[in-house]
Amino acid sequence: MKRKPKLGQNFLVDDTARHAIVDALGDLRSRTVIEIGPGHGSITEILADRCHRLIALELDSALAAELTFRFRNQPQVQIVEIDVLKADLRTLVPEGEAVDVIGNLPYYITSDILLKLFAAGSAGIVSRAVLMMQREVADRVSAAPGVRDYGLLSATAQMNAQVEHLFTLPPAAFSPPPDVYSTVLRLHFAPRFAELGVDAPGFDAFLKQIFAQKRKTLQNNLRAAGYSAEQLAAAWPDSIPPQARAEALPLESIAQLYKALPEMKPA
Ligand SMILES: C[S@@+](CC[C@H](N)C(=O)[O-])C[C@H]1O[C@@H](n2cnc3c(N)ncnc32)[C@H](O)[C@@H]1O
Repeated sequence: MKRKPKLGQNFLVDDTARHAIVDALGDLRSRTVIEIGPGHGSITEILADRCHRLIALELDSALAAELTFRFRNQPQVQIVEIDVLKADLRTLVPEGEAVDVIGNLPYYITSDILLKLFAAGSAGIVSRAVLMMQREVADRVSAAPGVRDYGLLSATAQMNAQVEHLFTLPPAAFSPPPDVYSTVLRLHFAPRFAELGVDAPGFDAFLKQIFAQKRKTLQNNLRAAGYSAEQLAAAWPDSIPPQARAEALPLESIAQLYKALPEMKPA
């Protein structure tokens, strides 16, 4: 049986791909970039020569030590041994700057990393990200309403960022090869909460309620969340079919329903 590498360590060995990932951030001469999981530095070494400042966050202490030594004469490169999920991006990011993020992510924590970046995007400390993740996850992040992959992750991502699908790589692009294909996405963080007239914490919670069970209709998920049939009937917008599933609705319609319901939220 194939052993799973620890900490999602599938290192990128495709030279064209590692350049394409960095190219996707464009001109970096005046930019600060945070790299998540630099590993042995295949992306890091290209970035180091191109960006104004690079902060690379690596959990594995042996890899962090290897990179600290390798980049010891490049003061623009800072290697931080840390769990990205525990890192306080606000203290790492220079005051008043919105940085770019790059990473061939450790796939076992992709969703948690995305949620962290959405929060950082809302806080104005991250402006763009180019991220490699498992293809199935990337398909969910970028799916449009009405297609099979659309769900909570898609809606959450698209409330927080414009998502572009860049390219997909086969397992052979990595060493050791993972069991899955990998896709690179580019995200421009541009939260839509104000534009749609909703508050972020309340709307995030609402999305969790309406996507709770994929097979259920929107109304049934809301009933399960505690709304009464009368409350739903009174608030239901004409534009949403009564039997609609959340997966079929654009964010604008979901926001319209949310705004019709607030006074009726269950305790
Ligand atoms: C898929 S590898 C990518 C390595 C390298 N960037 C490349 O493309 O070859 C993921 C990297 O993330 C690191 N990593 C795993 N969990 C992490 C965490 N919680 N915080 C920071 N780095 C982590 C792993 O040690 C590994 O170096």
